[in-house]
Amino acid sequence: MTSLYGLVQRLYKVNYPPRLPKSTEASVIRFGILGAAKIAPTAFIKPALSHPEVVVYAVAARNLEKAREYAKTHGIEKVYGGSDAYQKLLDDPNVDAIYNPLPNGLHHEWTMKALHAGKHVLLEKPSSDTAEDTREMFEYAQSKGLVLLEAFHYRFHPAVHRLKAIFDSGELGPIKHAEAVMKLPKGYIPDGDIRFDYNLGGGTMMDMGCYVTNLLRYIFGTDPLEVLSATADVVPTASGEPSKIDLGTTATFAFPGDATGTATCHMRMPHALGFIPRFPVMQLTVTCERGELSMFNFMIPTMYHTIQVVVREGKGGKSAKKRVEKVYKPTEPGKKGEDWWITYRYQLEAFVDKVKGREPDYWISAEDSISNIFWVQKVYEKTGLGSRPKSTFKLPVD
Ligand SMILES: NC(=O)C1=CN([C@@H]2O[C@H](COP(=O)(O)OP(=O)(O)OC[C@H]3O[C@@H](n4cnc5c(N)ncnc54)[C@H](OP(=O)(O)O)[C@@H]3O)[C@@H](O)[C@H]2O)C=CC1
Ligand SMILES: O=C1OC[C@@H](O)[C@H](O)[C@H]1O
Repeated sequence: MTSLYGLVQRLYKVNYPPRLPKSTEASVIRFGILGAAKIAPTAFIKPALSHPEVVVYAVAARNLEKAREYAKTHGIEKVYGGSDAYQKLLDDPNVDAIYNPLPNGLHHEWTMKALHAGKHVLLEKPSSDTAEDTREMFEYAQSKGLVLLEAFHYRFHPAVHRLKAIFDSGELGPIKHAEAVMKLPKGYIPDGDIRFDYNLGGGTMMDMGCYVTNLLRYIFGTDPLEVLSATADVVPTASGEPSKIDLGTTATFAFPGDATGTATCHMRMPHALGFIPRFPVMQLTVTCERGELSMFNFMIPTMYHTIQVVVREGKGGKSAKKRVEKVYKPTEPGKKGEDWWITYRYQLEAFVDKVKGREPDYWISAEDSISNIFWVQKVYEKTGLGSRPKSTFKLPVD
């Protein structure tokens, strides 16, 4: 549904999803959330309302009062608070799976602990600070027969699958250059946010940069060959010490076939003319041998998006056929989804299918997650800011 009415009803249902009756006690998956995170209501708690097999059962926060308040607001039954709250949640036998939205630098430690406790893990992006840590988590999950998924939610939406299918169909010919941009205007991310803390895996390349790197790797269908250039706009420090936190980064990768891809991210775009606030930018622009494609809003396509395709034909590609596509529901028979399903809802559907031993409509492999953080690290090396610190956590020997 592409009308204004469609837009309004999608926005309404994203915010007030139907609360579907839950399946039997025995068949629901009980989730626990590590940390009373800001992102969890949007990315997990609301999408769970319309999933009959998901119960958001418990939350743990370092401060008991905060945990209680959060649980009350979101209708969560079980609360853990205090310095050992996360571990207590993992030790709860009623918890089957964990949603881990902790700061990036804690992803490895708490995912390893959750897997150790026998829980499946839906893990926020980026998977960890280093490819080595990510590999360890996925190998451990596999050895325990548990599901682990890095929450690159946009990859589960049918509009993004259509985007990929257009490239794969060959109608535009090979990609010559792609630009993936994700930028937030200043005012969105406050001072003191986890994204400014190097030891917590901060930096914009870790945050929005991991998405645009992921998008380039996805549309090319392969990893880059190298980082050709990377520059960072760093956070000024009061002490004058060199900062390791990038406010924004632009990196150009070489891809096979003499192609290039540029990833740009920024967490504090300055106002236009110094005073006019800007809108967030989530844009993909691609030049191919026989045409161009641009996608507006690859990140939250449920709200609204466009995929504009220009196919060049004739001598010298002079005649151009232009079309705009919008895809709010899966078009392939048998694939699950509703036009109001936000990316996170599609992702949750797949996660639950995997836990239940059913074939999900779409999945992101361990190798994909490992490669993604590998290339984020490579960009940090190229900018001179260096990778975020490798986790020091080691599982106790059983
Ligand atoms: N998929 C998506 O669209 C999005 C994903 N994210 C990802 O989710 C994760 C969390 O982001 P966001 O919700 O913005 O983060 P928050 O600032 O809300 O932090 C998340 C939680 O981290 C916990 N925490 C544990 N240790 C620390 C510490 N030393 N300092 C600060 N917090 C700590 C806090 O838990 P407690 O409550 O116990 O104090 C807090 O609730 C990140 O990995 C981010 O990349 C973020 C936004 C969007
Ligand atoms: O989707 C997102 O948008 C804003 C970012 O800061 C966040 O971490 C990211 O996941």
